[in-house]
Amino acid sequence: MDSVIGESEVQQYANPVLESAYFISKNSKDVFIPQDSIQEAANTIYSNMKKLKYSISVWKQHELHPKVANEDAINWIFLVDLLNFSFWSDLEKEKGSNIQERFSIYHKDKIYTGYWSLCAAINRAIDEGIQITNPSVYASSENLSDDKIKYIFRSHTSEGIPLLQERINCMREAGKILVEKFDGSFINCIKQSNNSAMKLLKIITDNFECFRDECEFLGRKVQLYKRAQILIADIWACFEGHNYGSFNDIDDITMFADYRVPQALFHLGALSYSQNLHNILNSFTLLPNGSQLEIEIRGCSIWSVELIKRLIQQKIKQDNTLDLIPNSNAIILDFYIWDFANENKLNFKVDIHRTRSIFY
Ligand SMILES: Nc1nc2c(c(CN[C@H]3C=C[C@H](O)[C@@H]3O)cn2[C@@H]2O[C@H](COP(=O)(O)O)[C@@H](O)[C@H]2O)c(=O)[nH]1
Repeated sequence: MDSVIGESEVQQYANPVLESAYFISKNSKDVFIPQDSIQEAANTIYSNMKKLKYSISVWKQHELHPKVANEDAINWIFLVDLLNFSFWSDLEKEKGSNIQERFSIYHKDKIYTGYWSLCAAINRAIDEGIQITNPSVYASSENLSDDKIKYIFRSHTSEGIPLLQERINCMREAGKILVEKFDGSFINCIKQSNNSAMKLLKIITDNFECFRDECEFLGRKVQLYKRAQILIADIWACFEGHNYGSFNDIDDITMFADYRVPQALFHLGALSYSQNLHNILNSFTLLPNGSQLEIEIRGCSIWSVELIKRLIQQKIKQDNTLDLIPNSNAIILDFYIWDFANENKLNFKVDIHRTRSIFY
C-alpha cells in the first residue's frame, strides 16, 4: 500500500478541519488541485469579487435572510443550519431531467428550490404564526407534532423534501439539548465560547451529534464539520463581526464542504477529477456517505479554497488600487463561490456528487 503522506508531518493548524483537509489532499487518488490552473481560478474569483464589491454585508441582502441582527436571527440561523443539508433531487437521473418536479416551496408568489427552499419553508411557517424557530417548540412533538413539521415542509410539487424524518430527528435532538443544557438558546453556546470561533466549533460538535461531521479516511479520523462551521459563519455574517458575531479567530474557519462549491471549483479549474470519478458524477451514481471518493471531493475542496485564499491575499498585498475586497477569509470566498455556483450551475460541465447525508 502507498505510504500515507502527512501522517508524520502533523500540521499545527488551529482548526482540525484544515488539518484533515491537508491530510486528505496529500493522499487523494481521484481528486486533484491543479497547480497550473489554481492561480487563474484565484485571479477570476478576485476580479469578480472586486467588481461586485463582495463583502460580509451581502449575507443580509439575500431576500430570505434575516434583515435585523438580534436573538430572533440567531434562532433562525441555528434552525436553518441544523437543517441545511441534502436538497438535491432523486428524480434527476440525467442532466436536466425532471427538474420541474423536484421538491420546491411556494412562498409569497415565488418558487424556491435547494437551500432557498429551506429558508422559504421556515419563513412561510413564521408568517403562518408557527413558532418554528423556538427550540423549546421544536424539541418536542407535544409542542410541534411530526405532522405539523411535514405540513411546514409541504412541497409545491410531487416530490417531498429529502430526508424529512432525519430533519425531524435533528430538530428533536438539538432542541432538547438547547433546552436542557443551554437554557433554551444557542446564544448561551456563543457566550460560553468567549469570542472564539474554534471554541464555539468544539462546543457545537461536542454537544450536538447531528453536527458531528466526521469519518475515517485511510485509517484516520477526519473532521469536516460543514454545518457547524457555516452556523458560526452565518452568525458572524449576520452580525457583521459585531456583538454575538464577534470572534477573534474567525479567519480559522474553513470553506464549507458541501456538494455545490466543489462543482464550481471544478468549473473554475481549482479542482480536477480522474476519468473514473468524472464518469461516476456524470452518470448520477450515488456515492455512499464516508466513501473514499466522497471524502476526497470534500477534503480537496477545503484545501483548494485554502490555497485560493492564500493566493488572493498575496494579490491584495500587491494591489494598489482602491477597490480592494474588504475581507478575503475562507468564509467570504466560500459564500462568493456558492452564490456564483447557484447562478451558473446549469452551465457547469460536471455535476454535483450525490451522497445522501445529514451533514451537508
Ligand atoms: N459551501 C457552502 N455550502 C452552502 C452554502 C449555502 C447557503 N449559504 C448562503 C448564505 C450566505 C451565502 O451568501 C449563501 O447565499 C448552502 N450550502 C449548501 O449547499 C447545498 C445546497 O445547494 P443547492 O442545492 O444548490 O441549493 C447544501 O449542501 C447546503 O448545505 C454556502 O454559502 N456555502
